Amino acid sequence: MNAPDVVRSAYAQLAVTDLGAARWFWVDMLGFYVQYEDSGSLYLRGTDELTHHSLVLRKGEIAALDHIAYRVRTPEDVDKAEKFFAELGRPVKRLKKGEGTYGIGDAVRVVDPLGFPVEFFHDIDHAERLIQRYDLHRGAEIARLDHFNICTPDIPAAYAHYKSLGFGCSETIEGDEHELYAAWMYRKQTVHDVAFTGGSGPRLHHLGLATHESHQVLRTADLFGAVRKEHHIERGPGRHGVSNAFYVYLRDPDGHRVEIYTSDYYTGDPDHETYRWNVHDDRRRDFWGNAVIESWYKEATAVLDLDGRPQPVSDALLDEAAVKVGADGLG
Ligand SMILES: O=C1C=CC(S(=O)(=O)O)=CC1(O)O
Ligand SMILES: [Ca+2]
Ligand SMILES: [Fe+2]
Repeated sequence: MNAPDVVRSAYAQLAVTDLGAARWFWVDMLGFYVQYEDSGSLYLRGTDELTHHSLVLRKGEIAALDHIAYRVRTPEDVDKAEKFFAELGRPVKRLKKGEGTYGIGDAVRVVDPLGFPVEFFHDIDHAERLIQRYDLHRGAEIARLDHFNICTPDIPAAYAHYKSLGFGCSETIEGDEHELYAAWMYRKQTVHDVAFTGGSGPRLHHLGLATHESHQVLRTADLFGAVRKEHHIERGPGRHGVSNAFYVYLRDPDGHRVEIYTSDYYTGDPDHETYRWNVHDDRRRDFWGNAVIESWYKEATAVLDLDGRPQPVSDALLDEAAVKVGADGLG
């Protein structure tokens, strides 16, 4: 089938139960720039982002993922996306400018074969350049949205779906018989736009936000410690095996997980080869062999359908946490 030409992971829309608390976390602490706000929503972007937003926080009854969104190369690719998912028999909803998310033009929203609410758009309002407005760089100095990480019970099915959308695969975690535990897949020329964590799903595992340097990852942890909010730090700082990125994971007031992530690598050559980790290699998730805290494997955010109802989840086919690896048995 004729897949749309996806350029990159572009924005996520999260439902938060307390917009003021979310503003403290995502704006005051992480340093996102408020491009636009109304009584029920915040439209945020990082310092390097030249388009309207990469994160929308809207007031909601429950903490959930409203949708993730990929930018496509041309307006015609929005039509292609609609056709691609309609031919798969998936729910699709076309949204003209003004009918969907503020700042976004013509778009199509679908529930993909993995059960995730996904938008494909081309037109988005441009925004003034902040790259060298150092006077506005604050907190963790978030540069841009880098990736989505999604929980799904069938990693091979997730891999096949994103392969059919033209995504490359930079790295995997595999068992001794090459059973697939996790995969990192890309359209932009870095390690990933989307990654799959085995577990019940569809659920959102985390949003990955890029900073320019590792000192901003360390500063993020210091900022939360400084104001006695260290309980928001879930995992790290540390160095990943997969992606080689330096990282820290946080949970926002609603439990939405976010990763501050820097220094992965280029994947843009046409013959770029997948790097395969064995699930028994305890450097795979933390290169220094530090254990992965159980909540990181087990907890994730509910996702909504196109009518805003929480999607039912199904259980993992493969449970990496059950594989006895690393000092604490969790890898
Ligand atoms: O972005 C990522 C890169 C690497 C890892 S892992 O913990 O090294 O598997 C997790 C992650 O998907 O969040
Ligand atoms: Ca902690
Ligand atoms: Fe990540």
